[in-house]
Amino acid sequence: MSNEKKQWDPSQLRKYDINLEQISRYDYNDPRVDELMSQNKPVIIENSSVVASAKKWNLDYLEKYMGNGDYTVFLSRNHKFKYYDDKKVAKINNGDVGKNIEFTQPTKKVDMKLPEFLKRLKEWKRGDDRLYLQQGLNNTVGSEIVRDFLNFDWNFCNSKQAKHNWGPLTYNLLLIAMEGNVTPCHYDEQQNLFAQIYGYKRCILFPPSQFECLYPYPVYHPHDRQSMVDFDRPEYSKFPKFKEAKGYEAVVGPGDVLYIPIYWWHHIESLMRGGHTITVNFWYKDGPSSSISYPLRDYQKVAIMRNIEKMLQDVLKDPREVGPLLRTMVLGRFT
Ligand SMILES: O=C(O)C(=O)C[C@H](CCCc1ccccc1)C(=O)O
Ligand SMILES: [Zn+2]
Repeated sequence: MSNEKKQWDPSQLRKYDINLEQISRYDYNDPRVDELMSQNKPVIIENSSVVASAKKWNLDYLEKYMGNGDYTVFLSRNHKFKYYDDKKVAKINNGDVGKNIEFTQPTKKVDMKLPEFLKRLKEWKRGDDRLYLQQGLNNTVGSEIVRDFLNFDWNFCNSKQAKHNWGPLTYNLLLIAMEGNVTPCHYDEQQNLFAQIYGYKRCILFPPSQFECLYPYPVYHPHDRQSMVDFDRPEYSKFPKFKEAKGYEAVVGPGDVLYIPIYWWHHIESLMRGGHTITVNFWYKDGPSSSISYPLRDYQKVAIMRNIEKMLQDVLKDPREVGPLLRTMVLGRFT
């Protein structure tokens, strides 16, 4: 029994009816970390110094040193912050994808100065919009934050990038969430070192092979890459295979780095009654796949399905014709 005080309690986790297994945790120099990463499997990397220079980051420090730039903040009427692609919203609004498709944005995206964000966080009360700051770290931040950023353990990150043949680093997203905020289940087309800095987040991951259980929105949809299943109220009649989903979960705290492999589904929640959370992620493009080897990996099949959907959408224009055409092509012929 570890003698340090328990940092969180299971009652702070939202209850879902999902079969879950724990994600392994290893010290940063344990060889099993690279073993799992090379198999594109998730792992929690403990005691690394990836974001050790940000250990001192708290809201006061950030307010003092984050500079006077505008930050992207999402507002939500509920605890869920479902991501949507602005470009795809525009395509729907200018009728590019058929006539009567309308989309209502589930969250509002606003620009906010950090002091205003922190003020609204502190004064938040039930019934108010929830807030979630999600901002790529850039050169508008103050020099102290730049120094902390430059003092991230880039040797560690670069060594993982090289060893696992990842492409270039594209983004470091700074995430400041309210307690209880949820980013619903989705996948990204990037490798991800998810570095937890302050507070605790519960992460539920599913492998790309569970595509059939998680029912992603069509690729043309603004919620492309997100699951259509509402984990709070799953509609099993519409999404029967969700019952068969088998996930992997972990609660990450300060200093933990979760490797979220490319194309792996992930649902992320800031623990209820756990205070605000601060995370910095490291998104890397996938590396140049040297040569196609068989059998194809599950994530490669997801990429193939995405390409087929895009092509059909381009030629058919109306998304309502894609389903019928695919059914005509498959039913009775490829079953
Ligand atoms: O690091 C990741 O990949 C996460 O999903 C972290 C997640 C917020 C990400 C929001 C988002 C989702 C899709 C596209 C762009 C931005 C969280 O921690 O709440
Ligand atoms: Zn993500």
